[in-house]
Amino acid sequence: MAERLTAEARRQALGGIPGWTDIQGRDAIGKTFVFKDFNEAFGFMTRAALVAEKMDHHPEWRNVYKTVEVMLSTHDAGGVTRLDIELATAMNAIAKVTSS
Ligand SMILES: C[C@H](O)[C@H](O)[C@H]1CNC2=NC(N)=NC(=O)C2=N1
Repeated sequence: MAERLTAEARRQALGGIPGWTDIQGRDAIGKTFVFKDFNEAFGFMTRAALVAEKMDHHPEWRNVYKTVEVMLSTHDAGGVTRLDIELATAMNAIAKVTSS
């Protein structure tokens, strides 16, 4: 099972994935993606869902029109692990994020 990242490892990892931040009041990371329209937002969710299923690591997320709010944590570990960082990195790539 994946281990929770140390505060330092987590800070460093977040530095490499633009737009992702700590969630207040919960051991999780999050990001709000805003797309051009619903079609782009749902296309992102579809592609991300396939990656998540392959990883057996699934996002908590919410879509309203062109906005997708994502929260990632590893429930089994009770916090943020490398799996969350991997999925966050994949989501940025899918959304073609190059900077925040
Ligand atoms: C049994 C199954 O592998 C686990 O419940 C997986 C499924 N997807 C998961 N997704 C996330 N985000 N965290 C988990 O701890 C988790 N655990």
